[in-house]
Amino acid sequence: MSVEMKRRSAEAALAHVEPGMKLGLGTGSTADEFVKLLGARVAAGLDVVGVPTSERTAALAGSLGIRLETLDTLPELDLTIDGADEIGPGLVLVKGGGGALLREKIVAAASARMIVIADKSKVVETVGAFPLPIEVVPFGLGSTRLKIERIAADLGLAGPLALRQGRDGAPYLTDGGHYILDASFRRIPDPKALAEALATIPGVVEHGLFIGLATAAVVAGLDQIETLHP
Ligand SMILES: O=C(CO)[C@H](O)[C@H](O)COP(=O)(O)O
Repeated sequence: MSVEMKRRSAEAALAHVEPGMKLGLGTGSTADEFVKLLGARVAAGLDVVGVPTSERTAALAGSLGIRLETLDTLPELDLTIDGADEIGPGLVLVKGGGGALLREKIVAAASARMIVIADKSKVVETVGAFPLPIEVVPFGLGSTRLKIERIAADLGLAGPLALRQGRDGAPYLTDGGHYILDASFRRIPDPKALAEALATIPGVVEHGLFIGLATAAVVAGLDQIETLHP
């Protein structure tokens, strides 16, 4: 997606921000565009407070003068704006391409509303073409991976589970100090069943299926913006 399209969906989402709001700030290149636009509005006098979903977003938002808090001081938020890797029917999302899925899900769940910003290419009929990020505890990786393969097989899903690598070739570490397995299932016809099954595996911290969290998606096409609802 071009930066221009990212900016246009971010701009449309900015229209939902009101003075005094407590905002969840997403992670990724599209969320960055939103944070930059928000920073400009804050510099012009808008009074909002943000809870970032990653160290990366905290650094960007902080550098732009956006007042930041945590969910400890602000346990309930008005609105979260975040990107997505896939947007499926009912606004079921796949997230975590940027590795921030755990904090993103915690922040989205603490928010009264979540607006997804994306370009049209992220909208899919069936999620799963984008490898599903599954955040796991490093301890017991082999055992956790086997359990994921088995519950997936029970649901008719198969595909490689790739341990995400960092730039240095070592396993990628999330902000929480966990690993990510990227599961290439290609098609996930029943995301709810997979989400429920993954939640039963002790070594799985979270997964990138966001179900029932997004309240709207602002999707930028080449020359128009569309708002989708669950
Ligand atoms: O889930 C995410 C980060 O964990 C991002 O929202 C997702 O990867 C989309 O990123 P981008 O806007 O760069 O395409």
